Amino acid sequence: MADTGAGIASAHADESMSMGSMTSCESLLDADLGGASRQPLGGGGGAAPERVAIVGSGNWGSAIARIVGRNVIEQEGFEHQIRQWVFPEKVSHNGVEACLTEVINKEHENVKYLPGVKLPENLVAEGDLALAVKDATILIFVLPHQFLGRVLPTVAEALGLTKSGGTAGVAPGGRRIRAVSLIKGVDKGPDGLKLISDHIREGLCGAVPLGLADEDYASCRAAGLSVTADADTDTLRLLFNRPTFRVTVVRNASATVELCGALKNVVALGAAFCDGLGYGGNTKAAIVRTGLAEMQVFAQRLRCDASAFDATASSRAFLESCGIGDLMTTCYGASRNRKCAEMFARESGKRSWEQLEAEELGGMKLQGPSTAVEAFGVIKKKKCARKFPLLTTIYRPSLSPGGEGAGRASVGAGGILEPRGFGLSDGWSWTGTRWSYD
Ligand SMILES: NC(=O)C1=CN([C@@H]2O[C@H](COP(=O)(O)OP(=O)(O)OC[C@H]3O[C@@H](n4cnc5c(N)ncnc54)[C@H](O)[C@@H]3O)[C@@H](O)[C@H]2O)C=CC1
Ligand SMILES: O=C(CO)COP(=O)(O)O
Repeated sequence: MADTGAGIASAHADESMSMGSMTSCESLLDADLGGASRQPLGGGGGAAPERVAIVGSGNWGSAIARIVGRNVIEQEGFEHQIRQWVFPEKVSHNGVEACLTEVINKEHENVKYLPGVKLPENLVAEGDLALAVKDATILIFVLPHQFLGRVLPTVAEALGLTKSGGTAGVAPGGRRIRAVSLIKGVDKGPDGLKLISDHIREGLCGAVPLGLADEDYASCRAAGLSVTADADTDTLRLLFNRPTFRVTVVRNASATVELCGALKNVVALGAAFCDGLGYGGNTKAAIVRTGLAEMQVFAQRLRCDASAFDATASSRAFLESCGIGDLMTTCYGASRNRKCAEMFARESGKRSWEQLEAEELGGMKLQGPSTAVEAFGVIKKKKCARKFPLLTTIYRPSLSPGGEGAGRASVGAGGILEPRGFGLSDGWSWTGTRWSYD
């Protein structure tokens, strides 16, 4: 990971920086929360304090632990100790092999995923997932999306959330459980696509909806977290707001925010192919703007809950950190997807994505390639590849089974940079408030 990791660590360490860049992150709250979910957090009115558990401890997981760990102490309504589930693994620390969980608890630093940044001492790393989430009332999910399915059953069981009987999201004893997702990605579903938030909601038997915080960039000195919320925004602000990290609310666009976070990683692959192939800024800009447009079409047309679509809210989300902000930072910044995709193109696909991830990221994970495959699965199922020329041409030469070998070498010529790849042709047009298709 060396380069990317070190950059991320050192940059994020300085949280006292001014709020220069409100770029690159977003979050969202579910739009359909019931009144009960909108109640402010514990603390006021003698309610029991909320207990926060963080599920995940990579680069972003560590950065958010630092933010949340400080806030639970400074704000009312939270237990001061927070627990973080750390995937059990050994690390080399000061020349000695040690368990990462123990190193974090001793040094208050995640020496593997966010080295050089001190974590608050009220954060307790826990290698046992069930123990980490036990008695929690607020869960923050922040792990690579491919691992989510494996952890949810354990979390649900540890909290006593059962599939039958009881009230959705309420654990035995009446404890209300809520969740925030900082995960970027999409999953397969019966209709082609499943949002990660739906995955969590189902896995926890209806528990979820505190919100869906679709992230920030761990490398930002200052960043914003824009929240599409119809719910308990007070809680999100208390948990995540810092002088250098702001929560912005965008109501009624939760799926859009989530899809932005997932799809921008795919667009970043295309932008990085440009870098790797030595193309100039104009070409890269064309890819970025086409990518943004295709993200909009995808969110508006291929999402699961099209009936509930709010065009105005969705449009606004694209102008927030979750939209253009995150897209820019990933296409131009210290993104892992950008870094690996640039190498992929420069080396004409000599190393597979798996190799690049293993050899270049020091244990951190790539989300873009798997999301490209998942997004293309939906595009194919809906038979609309011609409406997504960029997403399709990013997928085909670099990730499709037939695209391997010769296709990899043709990332530039005949691949992503072929002229037909640009522009939203094929009947899509912008009416001023939404995309329409003739
Ligand atoms: N790093 C960033 O700037 C941002 C990341 N995100 C998103 O947050 C999520 C988590 O990303 P990061 O914290 O950056 O993770 P990361 O990529 O830095 O680290 C990988 C994590 O996966 C864990 N892991 C490895 N094998 C595992 C397994 N079999 N089961 C469970 N966990 C395993 C590792 O221990 C490590 O904690 C992703 O969806 C990412 O897209 C969102 C915003 C910003
Ligand atoms: O989601 C992210 C930034 O918003 C992280 O991007 P990378 O995984 O490409 O580093």
